[in-house]
Amino acid sequence: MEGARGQGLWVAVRTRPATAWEAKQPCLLQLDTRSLKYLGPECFSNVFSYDAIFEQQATQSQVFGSIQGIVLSVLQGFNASICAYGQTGSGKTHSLFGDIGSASDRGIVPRAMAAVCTGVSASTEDCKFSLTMSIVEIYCEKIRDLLNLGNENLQVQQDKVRGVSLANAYEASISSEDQLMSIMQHGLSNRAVAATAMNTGSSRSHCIVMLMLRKQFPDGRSQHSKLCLVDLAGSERSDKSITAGQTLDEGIQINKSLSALGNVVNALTDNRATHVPYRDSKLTRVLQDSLGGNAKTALIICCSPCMSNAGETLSSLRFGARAKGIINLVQTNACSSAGKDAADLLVKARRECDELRSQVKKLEGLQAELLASGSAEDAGKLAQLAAAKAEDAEGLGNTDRKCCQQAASAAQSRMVLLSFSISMVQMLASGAYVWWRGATCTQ
Ligand SMILES: Nc1ncnc2c1ncn2[C@@H]1O[C@H](COP(=O)(O)OP(=O)(O)OP(=O)(O)O)[C@@H](O)[C@H]1O
Repeated sequence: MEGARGQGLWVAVRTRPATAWEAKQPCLLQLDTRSLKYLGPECFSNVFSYDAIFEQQATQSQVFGSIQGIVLSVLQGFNASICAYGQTGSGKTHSLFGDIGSASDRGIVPRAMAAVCTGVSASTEDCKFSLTMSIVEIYCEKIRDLLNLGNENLQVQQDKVRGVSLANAYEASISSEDQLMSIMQHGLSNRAVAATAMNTGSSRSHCIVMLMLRKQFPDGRSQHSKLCLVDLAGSERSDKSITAGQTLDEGIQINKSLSALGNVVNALTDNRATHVPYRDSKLTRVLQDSLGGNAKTALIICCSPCMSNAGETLSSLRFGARAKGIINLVQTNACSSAGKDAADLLVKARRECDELRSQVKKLEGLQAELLASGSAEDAGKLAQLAAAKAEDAEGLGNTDRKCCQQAASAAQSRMVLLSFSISMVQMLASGAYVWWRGATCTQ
């Protein structure tokens, strides 16, 4: 791979403050700047090293400061990923999102978004930037679009230009930081959350916020890069979380996908492994660029500092230590030609058009049913909805046409340039031939 550089995952540990009840217990971890000593049972080799350690009082700004470089590398055309891992209630959601509306308590995601927006507006590069955002959650092995709740089972796809992406995921265009924050808040409000004994606001899904950046250069080429921010659901023991029914099923699915993640990390760090089981879960498919792929990746291991969580903390510390051994082949994403880019856009717009058409069909069917059952008011509302969807479809059709026209005119100017260069080369060649003939005849 040209220009690819092996780079290990950047792994940090963050401990959350102890609750009043936990504070009465003996301390579980003895922290240093880049290593920690685990003081609990069941561990013979009890010192772990990481790239950074954040103690209980560490601020959100300090945590973000340490990964800002990775975040900003998307502006240079790299893919970047930040993941938070840890048992339920260990501070993953706090670290990633925090209090979004507060300047001091907001977490990595809002800070990263703001930093990218600022970087785009301050850039002096001769190119046009466009930013889009998707927010999805992996809930019970289905990828749900949190910006378009009708999309309940998104499929993972992979191509050379965009790497891993989600087919048909809604991509909101971003024109300002404020707009970005309100779209993000809207998406997150749709996330599956439930109260368990371990955490009153426990996330029941893996949440992935993706910021896609496209740079369009004056010569028609473009470059895509992506920032992927992942709040993993926490591993949990059903006896401790005291879950039953739906929350218990969710817990089982969460543990299943986390164990698939563990298997991928093990395979990537085992020299004898011949196969990496990315396909065993949706989570590992989505994280393929981030683990063993071409992204710059940071992993934040969140843990409880208390003895009552010793087993879970030890397991998280071991996961982080193992993940530190993963080497990604980091490189900037290739630039695509104007034609290829337009073709990709066209395929995407067509797919969205098909999706909207099928939604319109469904709504029309419902409208007919309601009309037949006599609920005229509801039918009227549905008719309005169907008309709005049809308008959307029409809008996408126009985008479709526009993309084609842009691609055609770009291709035309390239043709003109090419034929001009060919005639120049022909002229030079015939001039050279005449000169050579003259020279050989006089000899
Ligand atoms: N560093 C921290 N400083 C202050 N409060 C924190 C910190 N980390 C976590 N908390 C608090 O601890 C509680 C649990 O944290 P959080 O919801 O982030 O856990 P989680 O790991 O995301 O859990 P789950 O996997 O169940 O969603 C929350 O009330 C959160 O505000």
